[in-house]
Amino acid sequence: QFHMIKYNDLKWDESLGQGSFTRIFKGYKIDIRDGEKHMTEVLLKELDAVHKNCWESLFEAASLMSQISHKHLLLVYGVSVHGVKNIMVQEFVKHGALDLYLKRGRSVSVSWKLDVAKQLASALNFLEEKNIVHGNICAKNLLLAREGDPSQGTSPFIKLSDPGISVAMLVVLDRIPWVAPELLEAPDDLTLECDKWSFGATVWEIFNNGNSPLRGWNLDEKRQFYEGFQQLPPSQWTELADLISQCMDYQAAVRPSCRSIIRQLNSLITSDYVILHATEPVTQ
Ligand SMILES: N#Cc1ccc(Nc2nc(N)cc(-n3ccc(CO)n3)n2)cc1
Repeated sequence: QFHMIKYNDLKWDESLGQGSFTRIFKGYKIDIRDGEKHMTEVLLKELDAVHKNCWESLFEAASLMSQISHKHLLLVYGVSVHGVKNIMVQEFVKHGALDLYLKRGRSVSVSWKLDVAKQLASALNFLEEKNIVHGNICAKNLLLAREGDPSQGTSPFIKLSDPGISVAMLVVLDRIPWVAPELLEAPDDLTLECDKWSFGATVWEIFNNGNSPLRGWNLDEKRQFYEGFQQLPPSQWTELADLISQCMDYQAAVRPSCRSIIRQLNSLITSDYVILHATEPVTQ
């Protein structure tokens, strides 16, 4: 269910760093359309051969997402295999991962952040309607296609990236607090509710300038965070803190539906807090 792309139709450009198990490059794919040669900007995600066994889960996760299309879901053009190298060919998203963008100290407004949160909620709502679990919602997997410019009145535009290696493959403890607590005992019981928990942690990241929650905590302290039913430090904006803690409820069944999340985000967007804090970012 993936389009196979010939290795010789791909051109590598600069390296853009590496994720876990993968190296990413800017690149181009060559298409011949009505007799003309077209070069499309792409993101080449190489899976290093040593993690060959992860390829299936990476492949499976991405192919799941490539079967559906939505404006806030990353487009995957296909895959290319060359010897031991497996390459996923994705649409190139102009500004890259949101966590790095926010960490670079771009001061963005409260309404910019709410807009991004709402786009993520609508992508999750779409997946929920298709009963598809993403499994790895976090700011690193949100890609910024358009920065948005308040002075021009244009808003940001994000794309949700593929889940990457399935939760089961990753060290689950490492992904505290994004991974839902119920997955610690049963990493395979990935449900739609798990994405709600991760949504809460991701909104927390967005309102904390891309800083990772529990940054610097070791695996044992992270485990205790769940064992003690702890919550992330609440925002001073109580309604935002409420939404985050509803999503990060230790009881999966009581986490809000996507529709409720979107409704609550809409009321946050129209609240006077946004106007009062139009420029300065929300501090925790
Ligand atoms: N400087 C810079 C810069 C870096 C990347 C992009 N673009 C892009 N497009 C994608 N489709 C995916 C990604 N990713 C980035 C991290 C991951 C983790 O997997 N993906 N980045 C644009 C600018």
